[in-house]
Amino acid sequence: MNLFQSQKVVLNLPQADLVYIPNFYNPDTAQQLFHELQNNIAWQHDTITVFGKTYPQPRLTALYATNNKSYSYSNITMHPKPFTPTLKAIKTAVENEAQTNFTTVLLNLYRSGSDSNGWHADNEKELGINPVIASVSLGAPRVFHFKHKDIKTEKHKLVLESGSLLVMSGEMQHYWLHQIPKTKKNIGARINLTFRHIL
Ligand SMILES: O=C(O)CCC(=O)C(=O)O
Ligand SMILES: [Fe+2]
Repeated sequence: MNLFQSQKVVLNLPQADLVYIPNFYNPDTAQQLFHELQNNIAWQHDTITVFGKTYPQPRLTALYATNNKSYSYSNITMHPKPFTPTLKAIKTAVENEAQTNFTTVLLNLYRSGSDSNGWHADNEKELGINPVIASVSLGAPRVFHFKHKDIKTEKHKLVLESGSLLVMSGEMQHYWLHQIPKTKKNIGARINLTFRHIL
């Protein structure tokens, strides 16, 4: 194993704890997981309502959980399916690394560079105060933007590579916003899994 590649990057930011592990999965495993999830997850295409207007969401999503608690954001309420063996294996690996337990995974499928995820914080009340959110990326690398809500100079980006794990914790969801912008680059699909604890 290449030790350098599997090194953790700890980002020191005001009011946020961010850890990035580029090689959480090796490239072969990441590709295998990507294909398995692309083919076997119950992907849905929801409509969101923003300021009274409805739009198709610019990506596909799915929700799986160990309980039956639904998750609501942007006027969408998602009802979970039970964890599959593959999702459970990923959850256990992520829990060991993040040293916390998760109940739920929200999956995003960005079909191409025109799919995206707009500026938001994962601050729904069912996540509790200072949630730990662990995010696995598979497939095409995408840029992750994050910016502080009040400190205008705190604006950063990070390329989330296939097989990587990003752990957001501390006060990040209160003080920061994040997004996956569209890109004009001709890139393939990406799957993201965000593990959460729903109270
Ligand atoms: O796709 C990503 O890396 C981010 C996903 C995200 O922020 C979310 O689902 O809340
Ligand atoms: Fe998010």
